[in-house]
Amino acid sequence: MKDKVTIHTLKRLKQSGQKICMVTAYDATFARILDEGGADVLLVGDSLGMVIQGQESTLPVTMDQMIYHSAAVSRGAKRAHVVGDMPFMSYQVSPQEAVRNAGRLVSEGNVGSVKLEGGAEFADTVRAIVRASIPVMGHLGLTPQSVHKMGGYVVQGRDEDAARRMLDDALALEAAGCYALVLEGVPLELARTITQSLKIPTIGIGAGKHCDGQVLVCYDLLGMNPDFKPKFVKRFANLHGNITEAANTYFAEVRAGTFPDEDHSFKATKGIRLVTPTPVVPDAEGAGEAAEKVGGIYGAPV
Ligand SMILES: Nc1nc(=O)c2c([nH]1)NC[C@@H]1CN(c3ccc(C(=O)N[C@@H](CCC(=O)O)C(=O)O)cc3)CN21
Ligand SMILES: CC(C)C(=O)C(=O)O
Ligand SMILES: [Mg+2]
Repeated sequence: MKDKVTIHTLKRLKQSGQKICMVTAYDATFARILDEGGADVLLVGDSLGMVIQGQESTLPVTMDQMIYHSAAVSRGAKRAHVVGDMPFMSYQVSPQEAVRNAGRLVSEGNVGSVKLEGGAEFADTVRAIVRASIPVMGHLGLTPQSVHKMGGYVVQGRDEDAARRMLDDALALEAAGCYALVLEGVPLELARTITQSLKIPTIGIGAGKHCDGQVLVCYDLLGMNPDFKPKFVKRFANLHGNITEAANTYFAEVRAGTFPDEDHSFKATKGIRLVTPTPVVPDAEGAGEAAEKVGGIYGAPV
């Protein structure tokens, strides 16, 4: 096993000008593949509400669901640092509740840190979680848990006032103890300014090339959903096409009776004589007994 990535590794990557590679994962199989593929950070995103559950937003996702997926991803990740998203309403009510829930993600989900959405208004919450020795990643810009406040998934910080506020939020989160910051749906000029103003690394999604790292939803970069193509998504594969083709071939072979062939079937022990049981017409209640009287499907050894 290669050395595990920690929050200190990520800070060093920023200092040495090397990009941080982050991607979402929701299960152990994807986690293992993406970890071995070189991910520095695996994010168990609350985007799972949309890509796993088929919900229209991330808002219905619960703590128990985040823990379930985090535990699976953590088992698959050998080298990558695993971050768990704090779901909607798990940290907004009070810093106390936030600490309790962040603690559950660590102790039950086995994540190395947690991520929460919001700016200076969550500085106290970040401080409280960090005080409990749980590292916190911030998340600014297009924050999907605020979809109703934003009026949709709209790029944030486009005008000067909003940009200044976001920079202040970024500085407040750094001062509160965040070890890194996701910038989502932010003009690249603003992302550059924030990145240059912080000692902690920024990780962009729809925030341009100047961030210290990048993150994408794994299903997006793998091209699994032909109906979801916002501007920031690049498809590095066409798994939708590959899966469709594989499934179609499988179904065609099943229908043609060419799968399974001998290579994909088991043989009984040599010398076994197989007999087709005499059919018994079972009455409604006696069905179980009748089946027993027929005996096994194997005859006596020859
Ligand atoms: N599969 C997936 N990928 C994501 O990146 C993602 C999720 N799900 N679910 C949670 C949020 C929702 N996200 C979204 C969803 C839609 C747009 C979108 O339609 N964006 C417009 C920008 C509109 C503007 O100019 O303001 C676009 O065309 O990119 C952006 C982010 C990002 N997150
Ligand atoms: C897109 C990333 C940053 C995220 O928060 C998620 O996947 O939930
Ligand atoms: Mg999220």
